[in-house]
Amino acid sequence: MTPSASPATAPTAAERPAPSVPGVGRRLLRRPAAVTAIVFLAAVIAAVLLAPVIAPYDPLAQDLQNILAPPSAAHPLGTDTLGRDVLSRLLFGGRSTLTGAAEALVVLLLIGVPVGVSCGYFKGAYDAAVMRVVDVLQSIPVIILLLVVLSVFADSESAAMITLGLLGLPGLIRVLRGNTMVLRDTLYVRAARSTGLTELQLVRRHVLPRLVGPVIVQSSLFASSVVLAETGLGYLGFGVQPPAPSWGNMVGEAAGVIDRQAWLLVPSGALIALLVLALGVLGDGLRDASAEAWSGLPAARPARRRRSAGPGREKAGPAETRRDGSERRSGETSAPSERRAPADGALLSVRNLTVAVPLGGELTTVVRDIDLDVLPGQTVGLVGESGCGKTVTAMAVLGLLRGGGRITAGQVLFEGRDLVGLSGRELRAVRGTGIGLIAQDPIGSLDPGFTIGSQLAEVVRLYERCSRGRAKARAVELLSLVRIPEPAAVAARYPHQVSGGMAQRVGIALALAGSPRLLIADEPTTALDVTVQAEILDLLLSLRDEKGMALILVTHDWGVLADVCDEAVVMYAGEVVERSPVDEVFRMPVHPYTTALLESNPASTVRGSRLDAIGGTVPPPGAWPDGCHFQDRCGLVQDVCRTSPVALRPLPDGRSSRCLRHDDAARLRKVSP
Ligand SMILES: Nc1ncnc2c1ncn2[C@@H]1O[C@H](COP(=O)(O)OP(=O)(O)OP(=O)(O)O)[C@@H](O)[C@H]1O
Repeated sequence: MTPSASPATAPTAAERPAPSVPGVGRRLLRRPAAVTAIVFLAAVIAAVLLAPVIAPYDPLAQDLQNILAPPSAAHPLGTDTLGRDVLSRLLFGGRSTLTGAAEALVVLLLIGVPVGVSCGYFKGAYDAAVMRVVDVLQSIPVIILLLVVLSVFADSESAAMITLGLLGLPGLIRVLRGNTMVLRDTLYVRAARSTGLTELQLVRRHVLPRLVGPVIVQSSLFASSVVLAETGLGYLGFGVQPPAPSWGNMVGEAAGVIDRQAWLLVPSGALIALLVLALGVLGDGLRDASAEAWSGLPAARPARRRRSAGPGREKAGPAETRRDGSERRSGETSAPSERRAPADGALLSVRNLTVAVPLGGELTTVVRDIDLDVLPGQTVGLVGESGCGKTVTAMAVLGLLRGGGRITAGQVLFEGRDLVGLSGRELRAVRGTGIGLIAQDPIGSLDPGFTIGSQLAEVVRLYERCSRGRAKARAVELLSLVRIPEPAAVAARYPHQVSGGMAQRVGIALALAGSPRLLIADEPTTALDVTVQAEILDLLLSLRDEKGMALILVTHDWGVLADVCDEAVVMYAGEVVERSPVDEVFRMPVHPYTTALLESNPASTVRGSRLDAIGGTVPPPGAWPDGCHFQDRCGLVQDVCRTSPVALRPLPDGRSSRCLRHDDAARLRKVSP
């Protein structure tokens, strides 16, 4: 008699998503067992509701001349110990059982859904506190608590059912919490967050619909355990008291006369068994139908795995406050960087930006002392090997750091206003309209449960506060702006029904919906083939020119950088090591890392010759050496590079370098530019 359904049986939302995915209902109806269960449940509920109309007798009317009669034409299911019609008592008795199950379900869903979802979504101290309460709730013996409640509330069936609903909470909360944790980190939720949606809107629109499947499965399993619990209580003589009928007290009465009339146990016992079976079959069918519907769609892609920093991690120590109000960690070997004023007329000026993420329980610096400027209409490329901090830098600008990351020092000046320290509300007002984001994985960034048009219209309504009709029309306009043929037809499609290139155009349309002045594109073409890459870059450039936007492009690809960008910002192990106009970088790099990176560029290697890979690997955050981060892989290293941090210094020609021998860096080149 346990009211909680096991979490182990629940589907994971990221794997078996929502009934909003098209075809779940259709697929359910293709399963004969599920259809039989639905028909049976519907018939039982209808019969119980219509009991006053269809019951052949008054359920309390006695006929002492005709007790314990077997089935007959007058009494299709026989009579009981007082000659009452068993069929009529079953029909009326079902009312208390079904009402009880409904009461318990309402309590379960009203409390379980918001609590489970909020725990998984917001995590932290709130989640920890709730989970301790859930642990306590789960440890309470159900039957003992029920007996206490029934004795305190004078056999009140409702009190018992509310208690059952509360005791069922641990199962539902754990399932929804786990699923929500997975969903909140999916790429499409992160992408939607970058458009400026509030957390509540994100939950309502992108999380809750995908939890409908697990909630229905949990509810059906819970309902069957409540039916069993309710009848068990009736059997023990609690809850609805005779002469009023309930399925439980009918079973109890039949058990008392089993030696005289065994048949009496069959109608109530079989009905309860069939009801529980039908609820179980329906739950299984729903789970399988949604899993099958989902298997026809691309699965939600898990968040990109970050390289672990490994042992010997540099820990950021307690913070001390700098004179400018920013914090400095004692574990940081901070370079004595010169504080440069924002560039004249810059749209974005990032100054001395430092970001730390909690690793192994302590804040660890993952990028530091970042300086970059973006002028209106300019395209700046962030380039560097994997793990150098390009994405963290881009996300820090938007205030969208993951995994508890936070800005521990520096400024992000957008149109002269420092975004660091703004409230969530103020930042949301900047996202989408001031700064837009194009994510790396085009299909994964779109919610698979909604059509492309509805996702675009939602974002349009966020910015324009217009009618649904106007938002839909604007969504189609945006699709044609990004040169999608037949935009109205594409608006009606789901993300899995379009190609990667088309999905990326949709991603660009989403980013353009708020007409941002700055667009951040995090490796927007990595997932696409070469010809589509070229088309997308072309599109980005022409939109930049048409709209006068500035662009920050995160890329690994020197070819893309050369074709598209005005300025290159080269990053290595969490730091900017060179900032130069793109032509200058190719002509004469001013950091040995830039030189090494150019040498290892396949496009610049002579056909048939060996590709010059950079020896060694990028040191992970926490394992950065004292002094220059590039020292162990550098062909120009000297003793001083190993002992003192090197600052990013402006050079006379306006470029910047974090190398003491910047004049020699170009000499390391073997391949001519
Ligand atoms: N939330 C996080 N938790 C732990 N480490 C993180 C987190 N975010 C970033 N990092 C670490 O910070 C470093 C920089 O990561 P980032 O994603 O910015 O690199 P990247 O240059 O964009 O690499 P890629 O080109 O592979 O995306 C990496 O070592 C990464 O492991």
